[in-house]
Amino acid sequence: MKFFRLLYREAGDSRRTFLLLSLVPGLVMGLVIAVINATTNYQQTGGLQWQYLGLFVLGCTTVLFTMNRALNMATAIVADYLCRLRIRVTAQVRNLNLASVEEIGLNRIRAAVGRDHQTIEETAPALVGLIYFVMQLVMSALYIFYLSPLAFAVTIAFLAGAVFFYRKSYRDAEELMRQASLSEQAFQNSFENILSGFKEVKLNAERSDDLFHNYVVPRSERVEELRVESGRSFNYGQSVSDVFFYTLMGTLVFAIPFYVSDLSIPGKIVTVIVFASGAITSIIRMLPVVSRANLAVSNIEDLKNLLEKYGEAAEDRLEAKQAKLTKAISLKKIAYTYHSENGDRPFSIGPCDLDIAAGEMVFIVGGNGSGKSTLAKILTGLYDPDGGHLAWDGKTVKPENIDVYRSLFAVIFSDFHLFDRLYGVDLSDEQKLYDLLEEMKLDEKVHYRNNRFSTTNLSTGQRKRLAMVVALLENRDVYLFDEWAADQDPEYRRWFYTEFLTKLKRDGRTVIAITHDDRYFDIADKIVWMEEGKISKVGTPADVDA
Ligand SMILES: Nc1ncnc2c1ncn2[C@@H]1O[C@H](COP(=O)(O)OP(=O)(O)OP(=O)(O)O)[C@@H](O)[C@H]1O
Repeated sequence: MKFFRLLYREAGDSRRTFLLLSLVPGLVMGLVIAVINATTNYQQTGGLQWQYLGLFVLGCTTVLFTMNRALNMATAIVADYLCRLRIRVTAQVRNLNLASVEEIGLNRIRAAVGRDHQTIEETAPALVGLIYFVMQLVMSALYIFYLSPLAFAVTIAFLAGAVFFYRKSYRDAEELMRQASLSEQAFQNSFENILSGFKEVKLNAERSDDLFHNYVVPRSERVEELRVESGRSFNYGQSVSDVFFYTLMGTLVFAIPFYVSDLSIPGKIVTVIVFASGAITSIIRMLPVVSRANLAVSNIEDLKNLLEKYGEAAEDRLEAKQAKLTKAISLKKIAYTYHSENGDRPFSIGPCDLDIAAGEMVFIVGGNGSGKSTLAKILTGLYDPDGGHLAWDGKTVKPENIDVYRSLFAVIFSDFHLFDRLYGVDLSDEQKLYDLLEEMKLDEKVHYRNNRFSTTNLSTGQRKRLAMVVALLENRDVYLFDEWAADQDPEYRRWFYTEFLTKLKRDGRTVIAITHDDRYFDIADKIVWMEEGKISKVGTPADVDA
């Protein structure tokens, strides 16, 4: 029903036309059967009746035409809904805070936009078919009523019994399908480990066996088990409905003739019942498909509600602007705590106080897990601090100006994403791109053709250099690098610290580098030491080991 409600809602102004077009084919087909029944009864009609032929042709043409229109409409409505859904989800995700995206989980978002999206797309024609067959059934019942109210009462009683039993198994089957969908997610996670960790899995037979035998296989088997159970439940419902149906047919053929005066009636009823049996079988086959679509709609609705809930904390996007840093960025008593799902004590940052002057070169140093990258995410406006005060040039960072604040930064995180195109970069001076590619020694490896990089299949160090090209083209006031040099060869590493960063500073940029390279600490103006989420010391290179 969820799927039907969705289609009806999304049809908007054309919902009446859609409903009419969906109902008409089944209704008319019922009439066509009545015409066939009347025509084949030559004893009463005394031969071929041309008006019946006319009605038959008219009826079939109407069915074909309206069915085709209804199918096209359903496809268009669903395609339009899915297109809007993708755009809306992407727009909502785009406006979320980084912390919200991390809490919701990328897999959940991907599933709604991928798997559930596809299920809904594929089910649109099935739903029109379902309406068609249900209407055929309704018309068959009415025709039986016309032929014999008693036969109609018997038919309704049997159908009610069949629906009662089918509904129970259908509910059980739907619940099992829902559980299968959850288990499928667990299987996908294990499968993703095999794909994403292919190298590590390939190199370690024990890991490969453990992952495969203890996770992939049992999880896949669990999905299979639940799907089979769900299928069995559907099939049980179908078998019970069939028993009702065959008993109904038997009753109509063998018992009803004793209660009707016109002996042509049982034959007519059987024709209708045989016709209706096709509709019943089709309905029963389609229900699991519609059920899967219902589940997909639920998943999407749940995600929509979640995105809306998190969206309350999201900022309205402002016009993209490029901010300037003329004085300083200042953090006062900044604090942040990660959300914990499993009840473990989450990592916390702060309270932290720090001033970064415009044009300063600041190194953030400290042990693994001390909170350097987390601080960088707060500093760049990606994480909204739970407490404290963040400002630039005396202006407090608030939801209204957070986009402007973020535009101060060009950042290369240690887990950066390399885009295949220069999205949002003004390339009026294309030569600058070629010069930078040359400077990063990538000019023979990467080209920019048809508005995209010829390749991003590069070594880790080369990928970082290409990310640097993009960051420089962004032309921001503050550059933040999270362990950029970690994957560079000694030559590039030396060049990065002694030439590149100092040149950036000379150009008036503020440079913030998260680094473990203590042999280059002396080029920094300020060093910020972090320990267990706190700034333990702020000093100069002279304070190293002091
Ligand atoms: N998305 C997250 N959700 C929950 N906890 C997180 C998340 N990201 C990081 N943490 C936790 O925050 C702590 C600090 O991580 P962070 O990446 O800031 O450290 P770091 O100093 O940059 O470490 P490294 O030098 O190893 O890169 C870690 O204990 C980590 O488990």
